[in-house]
Amino acid sequence: MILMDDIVREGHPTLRLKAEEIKFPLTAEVKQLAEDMLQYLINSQDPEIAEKYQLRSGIGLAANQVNSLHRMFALHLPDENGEQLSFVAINPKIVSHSVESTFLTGGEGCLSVDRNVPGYVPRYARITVKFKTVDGEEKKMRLKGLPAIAFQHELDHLNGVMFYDRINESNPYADIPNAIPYERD
Ligand SMILES: CC(C)(C)[C@H](NC(=O)Nc1cc(F)cc(F)c1)C(=O)N(CC(=O)NO)CC1CCCC1
Ligand SMILES: [Zn+2]
Repeated sequence: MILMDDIVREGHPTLRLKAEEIKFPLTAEVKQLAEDMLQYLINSQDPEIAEKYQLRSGIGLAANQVNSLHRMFALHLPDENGEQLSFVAINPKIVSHSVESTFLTGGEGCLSVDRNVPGYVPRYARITVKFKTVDGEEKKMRLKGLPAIAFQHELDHLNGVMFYDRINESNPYADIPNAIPYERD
C-alpha cells in the first residue's frame, strides 16, 4: 500500500527527470505499481482510510512521485457529469488540444509540494489523449474541465515539470489569453 512516506517531495531529483516509455507486456512489478498508485487515490478519498493512514486526499498521482521513472500516472476523479474517471494511463500522449486555455481559479497544488504556490497555471481547456491501459488496450479520450487539467498536471510530472514552472513569475495572476477560468466548487 502506498503511504505518504512513499511520495517524494519537491527537491527530490526524480521529480525533475523524464519518465521512460513502458514496454508491453508489463512485468508483474509494473502492473503492481500501477494498481498501487490508483489504490492510493481511492484510499485517500475514503475518509476512514485517509484518517487511519493520514493520507492527503489526491485526484492524480504520477510514477515520478513514488520515485519511479515508468511513464504512467493514475487519475481518480469525477468528471463534470459526475462520471467517475478512474484509470492508470500508460505512455500517455496529448494528440490534439483546443486553442482555448483554462486554469483553476484557486491555483494548483501538488501531493509532492508541501506549501502553497499562488498563481494561475495555464492548461489547454480541451484535449484529445491516447494511452494504454494496464491490459495493453489503446484508449483515446476527449477531456475537458478538471479531468483535462489533471491529465496535463500528471503528464507534466512524467516530463519533470512542476505546476509552478508554468506560473507567470512577474505576475502570478496575470491574465491568461484566450482562457476560460475553471471555478472549483
Ligand atoms: C494536491 C491536491 C490539492 C491534493 C490536488 N487535489 C485537487 O486539486 N483536488 C480537487 C481540485 C478541484 F478543482 C476540485 C476537486 F473536487 C478536487 C491533487 O490531488 N493533485 C494531484 C497531484 O498532485 N498530482 O501530481 C494536484 C491537482 C492540481 C490540478 C489537478 C491535480
Ligand atoms: Zn502533482
